Amino acid sequence: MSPAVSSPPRIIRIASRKSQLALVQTYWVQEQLQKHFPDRSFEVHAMSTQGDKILDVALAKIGDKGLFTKELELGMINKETDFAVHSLKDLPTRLPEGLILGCVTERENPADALVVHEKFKDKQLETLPEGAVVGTSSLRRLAQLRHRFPYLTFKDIRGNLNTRLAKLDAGEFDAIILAVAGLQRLGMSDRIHQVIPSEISLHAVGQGALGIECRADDTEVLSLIKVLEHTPTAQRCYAERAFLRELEGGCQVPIGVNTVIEGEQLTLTGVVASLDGQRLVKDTITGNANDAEQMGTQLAQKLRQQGAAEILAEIFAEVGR
Ligand SMILES: NCc1[nH]cc(CCC(=O)O)c1CC(=O)O
Repeated sequence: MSPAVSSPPRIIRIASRKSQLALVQTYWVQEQLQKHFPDRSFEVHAMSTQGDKILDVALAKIGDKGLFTKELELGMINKETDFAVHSLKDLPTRLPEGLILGCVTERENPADALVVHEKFKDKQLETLPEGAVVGTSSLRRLAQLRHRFPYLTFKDIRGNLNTRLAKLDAGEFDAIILAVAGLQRLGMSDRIHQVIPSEISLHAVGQGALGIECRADDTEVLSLIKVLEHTPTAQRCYAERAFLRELEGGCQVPIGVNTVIEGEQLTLTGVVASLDGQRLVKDTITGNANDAEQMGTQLAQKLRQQGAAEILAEIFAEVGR
């Protein structure tokens, strides 16, 4: 009698960007899944994305729709890979047909950090002198910080984390703004000079969390990655993403959020700011965490009525797309 032929379980192929931060995040996911499923095999497929190649153009000019995700998504659609690990904030709010956000992992501190040049090591954002040069490539950070500190000088900065820190240290900037989470994951928490409080600047949608994207019909992969889901983070991020989805018109926009979850109750704060920092529309909504997405949509509609619509129309006309 011949033994029953059972095919070995399929190898799960994980897509990742090649940047140092992306790989740290992807290897963490691989390690966690390997622990949960010791009999399965997970392999990492690292690839470059458009966003990794265009380093000399301001992000705001090219827009960021799928800049860091498109190549990874094509690989999944073509069945060359099975899921992709992203910094959730880089994942567009609308995904290609056939792909879904299958898992949101527990969030690190979602705030932004001030990193200063040595000569300003005794300063905070509030005490930087007039004309100090602050580097950021994000319209969201730019608009909110300009609103609060109109006397500072803001300059675009590109490149990966190490490149940006090198530019700061070389004296090209007096200070730069980076995500707390990225610095922590790369073991560079010692560079965090000040965690920027939400009263000064709201963070990006999805910041500090990982999003795992996969094919909508791949039930096997979906059930594997779900073990890494952190429900409170997922609820917060679903509210944040619905807020952004309702407001955005196709390019990078100065939109910030903050979310708090206490038991069943979710509080979402959102801001839309003009690029010159002159106008800032901000409001808060509270409700049941199970209604996260409706809350995001509702808050977006509220802000639109309060003037966000005009601000966004101006930006789309200016930046294009
Ligand atoms: N777009 C770049 C990017 N995407 C995710 C992070 C940091 C990690 C995170 O926010 O989850 C960063 C760097 C930064 O904003 O400083």
